[in-house]
This record gives sequence, C-alpha cells and structure tokens, in this order.
Amino acid sequence: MLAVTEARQRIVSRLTTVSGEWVPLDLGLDRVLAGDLVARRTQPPGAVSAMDGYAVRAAEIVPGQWLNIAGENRAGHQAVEALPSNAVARIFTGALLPEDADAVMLQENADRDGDRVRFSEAARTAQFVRPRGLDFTEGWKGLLAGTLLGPRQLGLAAAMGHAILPVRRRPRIAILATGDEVKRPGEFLRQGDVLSSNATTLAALLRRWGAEPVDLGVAADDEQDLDRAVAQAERCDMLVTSGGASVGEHDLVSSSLTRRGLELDFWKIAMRPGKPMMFGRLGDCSVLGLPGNPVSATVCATLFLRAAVRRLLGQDTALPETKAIAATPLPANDQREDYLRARFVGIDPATGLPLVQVAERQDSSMFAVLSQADCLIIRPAFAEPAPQGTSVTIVNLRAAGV
Ligand SMILES: Nc1nc2c(c(=O)[nH]1)N[C@H]1C(S)=C(S)[C@@H](COP(=O)(O)OP(=O)(O)OC[C@H]3O[C@@H](n4cnc5c(N)ncnc54)[C@H](O)[C@@H]3O)O[C@H]1N2
Ligand code: MOO
Repeated sequence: MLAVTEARQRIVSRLTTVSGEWVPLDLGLDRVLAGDLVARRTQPPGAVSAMDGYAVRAAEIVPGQWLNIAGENRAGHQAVEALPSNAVARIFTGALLPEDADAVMLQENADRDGDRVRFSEAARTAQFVRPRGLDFTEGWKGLLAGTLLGPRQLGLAAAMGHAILPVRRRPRIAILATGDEVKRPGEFLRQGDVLSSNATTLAALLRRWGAEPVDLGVAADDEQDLDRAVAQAERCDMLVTSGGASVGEHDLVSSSLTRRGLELDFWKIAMRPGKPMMFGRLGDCSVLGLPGNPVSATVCATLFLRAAVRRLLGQDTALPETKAIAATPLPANDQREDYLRARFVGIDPATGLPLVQVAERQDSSMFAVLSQADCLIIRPAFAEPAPQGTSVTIVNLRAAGV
C-alpha cells in the first residue's frame, strides 16, 4: 500500500497543465487565470474627493472667513482644473480635485451664500482626499496565474482595465458510477438499491474546483456495459469511476479498464477511508478509480482528485492543512493513515486554535456524518492514543472547497 503523500505526488507528476483560452470578462466566473493580470491603469487616476463638500487649500482656511467658489467638480466633470488663490471649488464624492487643492471641507461644516462660502472649522492637509493610486497603480500585478476567479477577483480585473481574460480551458472530467444496485436520484428503487450520491458529489466538487464534469451515468456490474461507458471517456482529460475498486468478484472496473489497455500506476493506499483507490492511464486519459463507499469516495476526491484538477489548471496542489486542538481523546491508529470526520466546537483559549470533536461513528458508508463535518483530522499511521488537548493536523473541508 502506498503512502498518501506519495500517491498524491505520483498523480500530480503524471499530469500536465491544460491549454489556455481567452474569455470575455462576463464569462470569467469560476475560471482559473492562465497568466498574471497587471493593472492597466491607476486607481484613482488622480486625487479625488472622499466626500461631498468643498476642495480647498488647507492653509487658506480661516474659520468664519468668506472665500469665493470658483466652480463645481462632479465625478466625471472637472470644471475647475486649477484652484485660483483664495478660492475653493464645490466638489462631490469621487470627483477629481483641482490642481493645488489639498483638502476637502465637509458641506455639513460650510455656510454657503451664493458664490461665497465660509467654514466653521480649520482644515487639515489631505483631509477627505483620496490620493492618486490609493487603490492600485498601473503595472501592479493584481491577480496571479492560477487564481480561481470569484466575484471579487472579477471585479478587480474589471477595475484594472481587463475586458477579456486569459484562462485555462476547463479540464473535462468524466464521472462513471458503477454497480447493479446504484440508481440515479429520481429512478425507481428496488429492495437493496442505493442512490448514486457519489456522482452528485463528484460533479459538484469538479465544478467548484474549476473543471467540467461529464456525466457518464451508471454502469451495471457487467463487462459490456462497463466497456461501453469507459469508451465514452476517451476524449476527456480524466475518467473518475466510483465503486468496484475492491476485491469482490463483481468489482469489474479494473478488469474492464485493463482490457481497454489501462496502464496501472498504483492500486491501494495506506489510508482510511479510501484504501482501494486506483490510478492509471488509458491512452491520453488519466483514470482515478474511487471506492464506492460515499465517505471514501469524497475523502479520496478531497485528497487526490482536487490535487489532480489543480495540477491540470496550473495551480498549487498542496492540501490545505492547518492545526487544531482535539476536544476529545483520540484512539491509537493502525498502519493506515486515518482521516477522521470532526466538527469545530469552539476555540482553545490557550492557543487560539479551533477545538475539534471527532464524530462518534466513522463508518465509511455514513455520508450524513461527513455532510455535517467541518474538517478531517489526520491521524498518522501507528499514532499512539492521544489525550484531549493534543495538537492535531486537520483539513478544513470548506477551505478545500468540499
Ligand atoms: N474482502 C475485502 N473487502 C473489502 C475490502 C478489502 O480490502 N477486502 N475493502 C473495503 C473497503 S476499505 C472499501 S472502501 C470498499 C470499497 O469497495 P468498492 O470500491 O468495490 O465499492 P462497491 O463494493 O462497489 O461499493 C461499496 C459501497 O458503496 C456503495 N456505492 C457504490 N457506488 C455508489 C454511488 N455512486 N453512490 C453511493 N453509494 C455507492 C455501494 O452500494 C456499497 O454499499 O470495499 C470494502 N470491501
Ligand atoms: O477504505 Mo474503506 O473506505 O475503509 O471503507
């Protein structure tokens, strides 16, 4: 059995980043940048007012003393480009300051009479002024290659002056559920049938990670049916199967793949859940064979499929691991690295780290427990029993996009 980190390394090392393409800004959501995005402009482009009021030279303001109003600057309209001496300009939020103005007086503190105004207070230089380039300056590398574009990143790309974006092609990843008993949600169920939660989870994870899931449906435990389904995956970057990975006589996935020319890289990992995971290659298509148990399939996807997708998209493939404190004692572990489902139950006052409570039941079929978990506690192989308060390494499921 292979160690988890070695298995992940092997998967990542067999994959290469997919090609890039250009998309309009509007279609950039959830895509991954193929190159760095540099600001094409400075924001704000000049000093602008942060408030509605009057642009002034701070040194000229004497409380109670009248000054002339030279004109009015609104956002997008700079009527007063340079401020005459002993004068102010009416100004509104976001408008460019006239040259030589160095402060903005709030209109709440102004007393206006026609073309004259006086103020109840003195001015501080730079008050209510946003200097040129406060947000960013031209040439700033605002978004790096490998960034998954969310709403805020898209907004920044727009603000930096990008109307089209260089992104990675979405990797096409086929999902094939297997098993006579496995039915799609909505289908008629017989005694002993199960619903294919794995296909639903995997498709959602792939979308969230920036890939394009290709649903190949469910193949029965039948060589012909499996062969037919596997053939459909050949133009994909990767085929992910669920079920039939173990040693049962009806676990036909590997024999079907082998007949079609699978080059097996490895099968079986020293981990729980997810031991019987398989990885190999079928022509140009990588193959990841996940175990059928729903928790095993999702944990393997978190540890391996996520890294594979990130590699295809040119992103960092490390697992987001952080530290936490065990809120309950932890049992000894055997030779398989364990990924225990756990919940955040508070903050440890001594360290400020999250307190994590292991779920009582850890059976790999219990998807309800996984769906309510916040993290996986990583228990190394052969770990000794650990008391409450032990520092542990966790995978934050939300941070991993799971
Ligand atoms: N003698 C041994 N038996 C088993 C071993 C072993 O080493 N020796 N390994 C066990 C481990 S660990 C796991 S994990 C499972 C993996 O089994 P398979 O990958 O062959 O999965 P199946 O037998 O096809 O299914 C297991 C379980 O999951 C349900 N399932 C299958 N597909 C889906 C789906 N798409 N959505 C939801 N649930 C699904 C299926 O009905 C079964 O209940 O093997 C152990 N056995
Ligand atoms: O690896 Mo299995 O997932 O322990 O049940």
